[in-house]
Amino acid sequence: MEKAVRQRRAPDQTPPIDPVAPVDPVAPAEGSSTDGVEASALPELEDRAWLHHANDFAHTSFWAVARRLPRLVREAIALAWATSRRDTAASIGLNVAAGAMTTLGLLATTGVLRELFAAGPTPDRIRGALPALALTAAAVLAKGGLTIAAGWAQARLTPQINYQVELRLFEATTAVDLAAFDDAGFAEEMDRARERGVTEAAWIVDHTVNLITGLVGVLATAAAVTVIQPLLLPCLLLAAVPEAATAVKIARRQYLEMLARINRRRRMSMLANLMANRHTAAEVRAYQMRDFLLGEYRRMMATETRAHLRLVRTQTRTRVLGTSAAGLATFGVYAVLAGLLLTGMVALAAAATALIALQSARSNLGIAVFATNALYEDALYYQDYRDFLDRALSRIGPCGDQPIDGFDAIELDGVSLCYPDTDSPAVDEVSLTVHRGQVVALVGENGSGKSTLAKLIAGLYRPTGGVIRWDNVDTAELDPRQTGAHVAVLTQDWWKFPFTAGQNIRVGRHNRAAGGPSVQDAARAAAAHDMIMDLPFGYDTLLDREFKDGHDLSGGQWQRLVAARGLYRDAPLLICDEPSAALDARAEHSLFQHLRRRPDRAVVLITHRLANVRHADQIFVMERGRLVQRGTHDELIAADGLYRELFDLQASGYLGGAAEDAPTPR
Ligand SMILES: Nc1ncnc2c1ncn2[C@@H]1O[C@H](COP(=O)(O)OP(=O)(O)OP(=O)(O)O)[C@@H](O)[C@H]1O
Repeated sequence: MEKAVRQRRAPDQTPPIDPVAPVDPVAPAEGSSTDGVEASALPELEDRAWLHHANDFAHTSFWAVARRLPRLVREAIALAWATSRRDTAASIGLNVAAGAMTTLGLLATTGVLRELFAAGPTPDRIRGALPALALTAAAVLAKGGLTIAAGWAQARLTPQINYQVELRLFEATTAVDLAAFDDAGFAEEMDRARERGVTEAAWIVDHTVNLITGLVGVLATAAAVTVIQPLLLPCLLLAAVPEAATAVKIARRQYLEMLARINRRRRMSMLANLMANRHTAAEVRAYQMRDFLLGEYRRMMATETRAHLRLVRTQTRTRVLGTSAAGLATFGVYAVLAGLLLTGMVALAAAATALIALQSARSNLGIAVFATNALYEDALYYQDYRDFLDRALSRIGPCGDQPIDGFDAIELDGVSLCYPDTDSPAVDEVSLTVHRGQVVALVGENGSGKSTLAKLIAGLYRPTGGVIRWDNVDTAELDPRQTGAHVAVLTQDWWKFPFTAGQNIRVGRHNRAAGGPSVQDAARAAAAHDMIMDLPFGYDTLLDREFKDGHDLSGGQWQRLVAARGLYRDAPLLICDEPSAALDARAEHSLFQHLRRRPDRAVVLITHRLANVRHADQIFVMERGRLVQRGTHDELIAADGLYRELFDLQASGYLGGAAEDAPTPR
């Protein structure tokens, strides 16, 4: 037999490796000026609305940032303190102690130099310097140990903060009302909080500790210099200014460049995802999108590379200028020092120590400046995270606490639901009652409001108008966790949970202590058992191809599993929204055998296959959000309305030759 798939490809069939004309990354983009390359070459990337605070930061001066430092530092320390008092105290305390060692080391160094520069025979001078030398060595050793310990405490803080902050985020996202996810503003804030807010929380603490470390270093050096000769202090600061200014400039430009690149990077990662993704691979091939995607990617890459090269150029220029200015400043300090030495105002040993202090002050000031810059930016994004938590709290509706143990009737009284940012209600003043022991069906054309109504009955949405009562009690007064425990929902838009087949069913009621059907029984009822047993590891097969030994199912097989999950939940109210859309005739038949009337359960069924609702106790017909008909199948057929029209239309498909006679849908 010919194995077409396994056949080696003939050389002339090999697709060209490089079908897209290469783009020279250094040449300016077509129709672009050097400064506005991105905007004109890639106009789709012009919308930067989502950058939010990045723009704030870009337009705030360094001094304005510095003025806000105390508040930022307070917030960061409060966050770290709430996460781990011990590690926070250690990070800050040990850094301060290390700073004290810097002062001690510098003072001891002066002692060493003073002895070495004194008059007398060399062996005597060395002997005289030994105690100060020992002290210097001890200070250096202690400083090294303290810095390592502080770094260790700081490194311990990061994962703990990440853990706390992420946990709080997901506690919030899983607690908010479902309706919050329909609000575009909420979804956008959630993305922002997830994307940057969470990671910035750890950075804000890290940068605060760095800032403190840098400032302590500067202060420690300044203290030592003041003790040696107060006149040297202004020289020290003056010499450090050009380097600090260069650091600010470079950091700021780097940030602005990052800002301009962010949309490109997102776009590139989106394209990369399309080109290297199992889920898109088939469509990319079917539509022969390879050349198009590679072309887009190259276009983006060329702009990206050009921008990067431009940044490297300007940064190098700034560095050259900064280094020259720093060199001049250092020369100035040397000149001042020479003057002080000549006039006898500073001893040679003190002058030599001042030079060492200069190096230390420079690097510490650099650390502090960089941390200040970064801290302000972190704080803006961290604020997003905090705002999101506040907003999430406001999206948890008031909950009743009245206990409930099941129901006999669920009554909807003039219930409406308007989705956010929509003009007309998806469900409009619907009144109906679902009795335990009954099977009721919701039918109607696409978009008529059936799924929305089902979600209202399930308690997933709160009505924006009207009341839902369980045995005459307003559900707003009931404990939602208790009502929720009585409901099972087979949604239309189920998700492929990346768990094993068994877990996929068991999550239907993961905390079940006893009672209810077993996982296998539920799977059998949904015609899923045999299919699961055929999987490589049966119920233990991981249903996610992204992992080793992971497996995937067909659409219909997934739907059987989803049905098994709903049946495993074994709730007194079972809501099935198109439970058999992807099922074959046998599986559908098997499932509907198990959705039949049971005295201890109410079933709400949504389906477009009207043959499946013939035996329902009540059928509710929806049109544009309103309930337009109700009754049994026979009553509705006799009534000659929308139901009859839809039913006849569908039935005509099964009756050969009758199709032409069928009524046209309204
Ligand atoms: N999350 C949402 N946000 C905004 N509008 C929505 C949302 N979900 C549904 N809608 C709108 O509400 C109306 C009713 O949708 P619903 O899903 O309830 O209809 P349906 O009768 O179940 O349709 P179908 O038969 O296609 O499943 C539609 O106009 C739809 O566009």
